[in-house]
Amino acid sequence: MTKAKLDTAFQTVADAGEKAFVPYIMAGDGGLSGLNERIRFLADCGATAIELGLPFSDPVADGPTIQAAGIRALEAGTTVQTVLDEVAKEKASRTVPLVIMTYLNPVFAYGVEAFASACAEAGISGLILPDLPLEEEGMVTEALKKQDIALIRLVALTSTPARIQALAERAEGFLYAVTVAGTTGERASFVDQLGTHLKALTEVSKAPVLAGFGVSTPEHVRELSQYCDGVVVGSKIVDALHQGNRQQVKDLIASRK
Ligand SMILES: O=P(O)(O)OC[C@@H](O)[C@@H](O)c1c[nH]c2ccccc12
Repeated sequence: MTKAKLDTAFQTVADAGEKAFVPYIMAGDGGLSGLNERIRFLADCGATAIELGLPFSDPVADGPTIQAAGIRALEAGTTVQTVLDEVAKEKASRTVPLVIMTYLNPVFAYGVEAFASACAEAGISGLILPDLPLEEEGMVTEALKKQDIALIRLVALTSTPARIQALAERAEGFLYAVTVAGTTGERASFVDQLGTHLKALTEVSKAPVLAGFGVSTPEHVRELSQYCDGVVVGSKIVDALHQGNRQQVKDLIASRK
């Protein structure tokens, strides 16, 4: 029921003729005790699934906003264990699927098998590891499969056609289409031809295609969603929650329809 929860959530959105919206938050930013409340808030706003970042000291793909949130979370004493324990508390009543995003190092430090089973215990449906290349994913696929957790793969703007094909065939949960060349963070605009690129991905992917990186306004959400199955929004959500601007979060998620 772990991975299936994610598939059902995307199917429900598609059946309603709507687009998916996956907000990213950094676990432990704003205090671990508030994490479940933030998850409930995002679910109430209409999030299709929630991407939960586990803070790591060397986050190579994170831009300034997410990095700062990670530092706040680490300074507050957030660890893999405390996050999974916290999230597990509301597992039974939670309807929105959760996806963990972190780097290889914390997973290895915890132990791949142990991490996968702790995620399953906590009710996690998927995992995003941006520093795990396709060629090396055998390190985790077995353990994730055993626990029925989806490995969510990323496609870069620079991925070759052969690589796109390989990623698309293996896609599970969703395929994360990175929309910029660079790190996470708000952007004013996107490259020309992004629509064509996203559309092509939806034609080959076995799972829904979500566009993420730089999506920061309702206009971006509507624009990019035309070409794929929905969007992931990180920095803008992290920033709005940090500022206590919940209305902005509501408006952003509402723009998915
Ligand atoms: O912050 P942005 O530009 O909205 O991008 C999403 C992003 O934050 C989230 O998905 C994410 C945070 N850290 C990452 C590292 C790699 C891939 C994705 C992520």
